[in-house]
Amino acid sequence: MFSTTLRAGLRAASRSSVRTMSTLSVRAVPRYGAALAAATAVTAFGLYQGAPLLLEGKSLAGEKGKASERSFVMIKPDGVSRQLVGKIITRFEERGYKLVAVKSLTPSPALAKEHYIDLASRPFYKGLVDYITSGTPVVAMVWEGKDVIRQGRRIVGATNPQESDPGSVRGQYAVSVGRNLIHASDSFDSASKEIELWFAESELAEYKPTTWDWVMADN
Ligand SMILES: Nc1ncnc2c1ncn2[C@@H]1O[C@H](COP(=O)(O)OP(=O)(O)OP(=O)(O)O)[C@@H](O)[C@H]1O
Repeated sequence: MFSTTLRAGLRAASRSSVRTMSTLSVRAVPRYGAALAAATAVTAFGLYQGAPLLLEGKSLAGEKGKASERSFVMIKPDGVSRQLVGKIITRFEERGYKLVAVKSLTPSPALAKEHYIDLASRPFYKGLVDYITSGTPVVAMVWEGKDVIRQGRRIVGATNPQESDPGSVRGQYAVSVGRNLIHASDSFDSASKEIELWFAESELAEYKPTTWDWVMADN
């Protein structure tokens, strides 16, 4: 299971291979610093059960159902190698979502294994981890906006590209389930865990795009 200390350790393990395109947070002091410290202390006593951190009703995935909702999206090595990064980012940007973090890295085996831990018993698990850690980098991102978790999955398309909507990323660019280009969180709990696994809170930028109010308004 994901624990706070494990997540920090896995991020550190991959840090040496992180490239220089990370966004930088403008916050000098983490908003949840004290609470995170408390959560870490709880972990030390073995009381943390692996549930996403919910601080003041929020997690690193923002607020479910609100404009602050966040999803973890990763362009896999085939997407990078096929030079589809720009096209994929454009889809999220043009929909109106906000890029709050982005970095290119080759994940460590430990990070890849933890990310796909729910699939550990599946026959393709080892091949999946080997592929994600092969050396061609991934592009890890956090996107923010209303319903971004569910809409992100729609933009990405069904797991098997042969079943994906033709207008989705996988449906337009992929044909094989083992090379389906991209990952996106499939639930709020997954988004909370994955964002914390791949990013430090200090890497998540806070800003307001000029189009934000026009895109996110309800009236
Ligand atoms: N039968 C399979 N053979 C090979 N690889 C597979 C197979 N099923 C899934 N995978 C790989 O494992 C990944 C994770 O599978 P999962 O069932 O979680 O689907 P997903 O949530 O759509 O994918 P992802 O987690 O990458 O977004 C898939 O995206 C794919 O790369």
